[in-house]
Amino acid sequence: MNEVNLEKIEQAVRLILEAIGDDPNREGIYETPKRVAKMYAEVFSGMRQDEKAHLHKVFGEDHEELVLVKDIPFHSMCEHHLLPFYGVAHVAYIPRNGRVTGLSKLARTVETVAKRPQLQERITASVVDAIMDVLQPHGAMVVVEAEHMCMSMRGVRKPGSKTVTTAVRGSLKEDVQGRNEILAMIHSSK
Ligand SMILES: Nc1nc2c(ncn2[C@@H]2O[C@H](COP(=O)(O)OP(=O)(O)OP(=O)(O)O)[C@@H](O)[C@H]2O)c(=O)[nH]1
Ligand SMILES: [Zn+2]
Repeated sequence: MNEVNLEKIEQAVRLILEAIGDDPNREGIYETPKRVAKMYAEVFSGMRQDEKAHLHKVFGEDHEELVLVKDIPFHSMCEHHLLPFYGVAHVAYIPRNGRVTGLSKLARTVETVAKRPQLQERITASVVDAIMDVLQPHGAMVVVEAEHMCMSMRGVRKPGSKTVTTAVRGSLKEDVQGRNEILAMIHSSK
């Protein structure tokens, strides 16, 4: 996968600063293009990672019941406006054949997918599909709740509005009760 081109980002940011009528050589913002390039390399680091790679670490644990890691905080960048959206992801799966992964690996999968120009729907689907692909569980469900800065600070200006997306695969698709249990656990305060 390609390395991020810091120099190109710096040139682009200098052009943006000029275009909005600021002076890129002014003392306060002289180093801003460099800072933004470094920041983009960090917030888009998922471009150079494979989300599935985290999940290959499995333990031969005979647990064919629900595993839920909830309230995983994440930040991402909306691909339409390059503004942040952020919130929490909840990741649930029902392991099969001893394919139980490390809990942190579920959070790492969210992290990798979020650190790309994104849509909330695509984050949700990519995480659940990575789990289905690598762990081959009975079923999996991902719920993402986020606030989009492009809806808060500009445009429609609705700060505080939350978008909730879900993606369900495998046995949970037909299992309404199972899905409701997961949702109840996600939203319980304990
Ligand atoms: N489905 C989806 N839409 C998103 C996401 N992030 C931002 N958007 C939306 O992308 C849309 C882009 O709409 P456009 O009409 O092309 O752009 P715009 O003129 O800037 O739209 P406004 O935000 O309505 O001002 C907006 O409705 C945003 O709310 C996301 O994660 N998922
Ligand atoms: Zn947006």
